[in-house]
Amino acid sequence: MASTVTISHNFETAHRLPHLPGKCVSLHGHSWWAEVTVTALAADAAGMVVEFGPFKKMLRGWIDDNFDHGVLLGADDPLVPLLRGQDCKVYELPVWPTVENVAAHLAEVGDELLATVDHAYGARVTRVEVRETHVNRAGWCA
Ligand SMILES: Nc1nc2c(c(=O)[nH]1)N=C([C@H](O)[C@H](O)COP(=O)(O)OP(=O)(O)OP(=O)(O)O)CN2
Repeated sequence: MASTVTISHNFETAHRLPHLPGKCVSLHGHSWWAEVTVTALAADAAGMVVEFGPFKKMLRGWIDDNFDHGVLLGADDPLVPLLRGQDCKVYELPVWPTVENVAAHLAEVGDELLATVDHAYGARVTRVEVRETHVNRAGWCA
């Protein structure tokens, strides 16, 4: 038995997959949607896996600061320095920014944020689902 809490957020972000021959080589934008699930073996004495408000504020803040209205690129992408030179907001992933890799990255970020929140003792991110369109979604699970 375990208890879960799920927080959702949207972000408007461009990306490209230069390693994938075809249309995804072009820089293109999506209206992304992320759902992050946190699990604990049991709710704490306050009855919570993690308090919604503070965790939601942190997670949404991180997504807005790093992804929203920005460009998500792989670290080897030659567009990184070019776009930064044009004052574009660029977030560099160590891997190509597929939906799967964005989900896995948000799992790491979520765990780092959880470490700083009250009422999250023993809670971990166990599932992240990310949609780049209404019909394309990918997930990460522990
Ligand atoms: N497993 C994955 N496959 C693909 C990813 C991905 O992240 N993981 N990404 C892409 C492209 O980024 C592209 O944006 C989506 O491609 P696709 O669905 O083929 O294109 P459309 O959205 O135009 O498709 P519709 O026919 O309009 O639904 C490719 N594959």
